[in-house]
Amino acid sequence: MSFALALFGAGAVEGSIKWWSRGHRAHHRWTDTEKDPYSAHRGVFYSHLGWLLIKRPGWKIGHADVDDLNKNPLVQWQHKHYLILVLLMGLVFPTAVAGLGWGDWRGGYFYAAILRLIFVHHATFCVNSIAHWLGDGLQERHSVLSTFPENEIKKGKLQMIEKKVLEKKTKLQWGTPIADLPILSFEDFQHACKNDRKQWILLEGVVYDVADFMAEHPGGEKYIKMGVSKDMTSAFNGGMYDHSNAARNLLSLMRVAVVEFGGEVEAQKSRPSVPVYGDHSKEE
Ligand code: HEM
Repeated sequence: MSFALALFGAGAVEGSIKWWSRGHRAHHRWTDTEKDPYSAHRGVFYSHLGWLLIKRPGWKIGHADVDDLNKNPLVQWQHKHYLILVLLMGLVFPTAVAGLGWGDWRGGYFYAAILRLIFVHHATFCVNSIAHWLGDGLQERHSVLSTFPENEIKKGKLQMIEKKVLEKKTKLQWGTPIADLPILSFEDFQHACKNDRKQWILLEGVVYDVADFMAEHPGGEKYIKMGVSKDMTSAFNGGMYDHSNAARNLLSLMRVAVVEFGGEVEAQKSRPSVPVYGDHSKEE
């Protein structure tokens, strides 16, 4: 009897302080700071469900706004005197209830303080584990309340992955974006190669400077050399050799310009006066 009483008394006092501040925190944040129609219901629902089951709104993963806690005098007082409160409420108070109440100091200390602490902490961690384990299944059943958070949780996770990918992407070189390249006519391109000794190749409407790459070309230097000043689109895409994605990635670092009307043939087609190689339509 003495054990049960002490257990209940000490547990209730300690627990209610924590519960009040956590419940208040969850309720306050969900109703006041989230501007959506379900917030009031969810706020009450979750504040009652408690901090142990749901730590924070699903769509705010990674962000904990503790402004309200910083302004709450009771929470601040608790925070400031945390250690002494833990010792007082966790050990001294339960021991004193049993000791002063019916002279059972040892019983109070071992059962109401130590054993209770072990039990409460194990139960708390166990609830956390069970909540995580059951979380998904339970959510499916709470259709209105959980469909939205479930979707938002997935979005949040995806955004975290996106963020990491983006971080990695920015550390790599991707070459000048095509939209930022200067536009040349096909004649400008050829002129630059013949008169300015540029070692440029035209592929799919984009001009690539292959000067530094020639010697490293896995297919041999001579193939690239013979492509200078020419539109090598079909050779690159299977006419001579069907290049891999890796080859295309290499290309992006060599971009220097784009050619008006796309490529050699298209450029000539756009000006009918220039004969198009292989166009026999006027021969009949
Ligand atoms: C700047 C443009 C080019 C780049 C960046 C490039 C890059 C590469 C790369 C990385 C390979 C290794 C295989 C692969 O990853 O696909 C390769 C192979 C090859 N390339 Fe190119 N290439 C270019 C232009 C050309 C052109 C214009 C020709 C032909 C005229 C050509 C002919 C070949 C051939 C025949 C191979 C096969 C080599 C072998 O497996 O023995 N390449 N190229």
